[in-house]
Amino acid sequence: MSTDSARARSGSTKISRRTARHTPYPARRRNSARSPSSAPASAMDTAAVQERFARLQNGSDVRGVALPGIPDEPVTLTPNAAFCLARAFAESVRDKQSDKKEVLIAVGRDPRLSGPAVVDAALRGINSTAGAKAVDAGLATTPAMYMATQFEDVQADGAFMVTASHLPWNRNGMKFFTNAGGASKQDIKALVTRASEVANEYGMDESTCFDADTPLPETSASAAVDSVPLVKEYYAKHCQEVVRNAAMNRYEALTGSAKVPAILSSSKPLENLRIVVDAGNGCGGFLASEVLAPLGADVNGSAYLDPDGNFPNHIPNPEDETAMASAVAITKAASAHMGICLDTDCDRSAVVARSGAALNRNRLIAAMSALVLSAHPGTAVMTDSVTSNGLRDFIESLGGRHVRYKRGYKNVIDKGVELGSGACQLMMETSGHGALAENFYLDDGLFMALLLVGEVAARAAANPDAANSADFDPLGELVANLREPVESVEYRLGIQVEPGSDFRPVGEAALESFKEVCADMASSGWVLEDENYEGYRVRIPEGDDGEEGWALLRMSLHDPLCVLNVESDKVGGHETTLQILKSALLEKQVALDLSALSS
Ligand SMILES: O=P(O)(O)OC[C@H]1O[C@H](O)[C@H](O)[C@@H](O)[C@@H]1O
Repeated sequence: MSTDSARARSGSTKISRRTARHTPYPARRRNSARSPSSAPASAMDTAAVQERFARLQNGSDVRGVALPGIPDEPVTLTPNAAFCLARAFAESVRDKQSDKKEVLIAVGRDPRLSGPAVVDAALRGINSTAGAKAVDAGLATTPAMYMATQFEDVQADGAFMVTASHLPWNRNGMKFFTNAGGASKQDIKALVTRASEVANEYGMDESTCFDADTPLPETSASAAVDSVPLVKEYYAKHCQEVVRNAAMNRYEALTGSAKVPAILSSSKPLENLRIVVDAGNGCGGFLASEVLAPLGADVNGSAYLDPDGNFPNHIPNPEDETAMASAVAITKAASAHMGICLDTDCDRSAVVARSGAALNRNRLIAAMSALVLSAHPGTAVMTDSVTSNGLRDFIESLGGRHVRYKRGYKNVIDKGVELGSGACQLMMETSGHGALAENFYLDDGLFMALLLVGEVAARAAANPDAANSADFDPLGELVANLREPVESVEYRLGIQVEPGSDFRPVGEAALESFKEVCADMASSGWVLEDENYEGYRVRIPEGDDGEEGWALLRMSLHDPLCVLNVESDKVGGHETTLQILKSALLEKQVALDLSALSS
């Protein structure tokens, strides 16, 4: 399961130069009136521009509306804003690499319709930066953009992916990387602040910078843009290598034999396996055609492999029921050994077992825990806060330590890194985000899917006769001992505040009321968990045979609402919990919209 090959591969570079405009859209009129020497904007304008850039920050990345067309959703991520953000990023990379004459910044995108225009502006923003040069990676994936900083053939000093993940077609965003990893919240804060200064230096005010039709600044930078076939030439081969190594390592772990069968060391280690991919018309279609098929897998029956920014079939999102149902359906229809479901930019994934069981959420964490704990006995597994009790038991039964932290994939990864020197080898969210220490701690759902492909190949090689039978279900076997809740529900409850006022203190007060309700229920056996990193989680006894449910109330990371998760070991158990919570919270007059909790 090594990724050293990524660093080791070298040779003649495949970066090629083109001078055509990046975007097939009509040529944009240049604004020759503006340049960095234009008169700076007034203090009021500066503050307004600063505020608009600050609003583009979404935790550790940038997100906004990039296309008009949805009522009340004006464009906020304009080409000029993208120009300023890209330039700010290029400057920050350059300033950290003062020994270099020129830093290289790679830019990739997902297929959404605004992508070409945002990328065009971003490439120009980079090329307008003294000491920085842009390279266009075209359609890519988020993990591949990080790998652009690792591949010797590319050697990007920084990279970003223009994507809004699973969000609707009118949104777009940017996820930033250096070879040290993904940007942090603090990095993005500094970036949006610097972008507003760039706008000021170019004499842009709010009405020009955030107007989608205002032309980009005229710069002295050359319009020529280099391009690199990042995914096709480098990343796909890297992914093949990951599968190959995973299959060999797992074969050794499963059989105790270092002598791997010929098929695993051949050029087609996936020969005889049927593996289908549902890419939802996002960026992940290459996995079927450029990774799995060349390794010998039969990928017939895969669906929605062609990138299409209208996402005409379903949202590419393993958390979405329709997307998951689609992946299950194609897996069953093809009678495939496994199915893979990817989000738009491939940093989240889920898989489907041979039986048609969806391995997402807790099941995906369990499957990955089984692999990682086999290679790293005793390691900690860091997860978000909404994991099931059964998952903790599963991880502990394999000798691991489960740390239930909080939502937000970056929070989960950073906490795992914080445990220090490899103490935590796996960091995963139930959303399908996940990082492994061995993969640069990179948030990389596709990497997890590749390891699971390796698992299927290893088990098939270990038992070739069984592999032909319909009962051969290697991924199902991995999670066979996971105890699942009988019921699992999530409610998103709006925080009731006057428009424009701060919802946070009101949300915090609701959490405290929830804590009180749980304490009041102590006589019925409710026990608040000792460690709560966000909100409060309570254990709820449900029967004489040790059945136990739980409830968690926490604030949403992004929205003005509180999220209530309830799981139960009994049919109807969640309904009982909900009714107790609803009447107690109403009595305490919490400012939450509880109407969704009605039975
Ligand atoms: O707090 P919520 O509203 O449920 O959102 C939480 C989610 O927000 C984003 O989508 C992040 O990418 C996820 O990592 C996180 O889990």
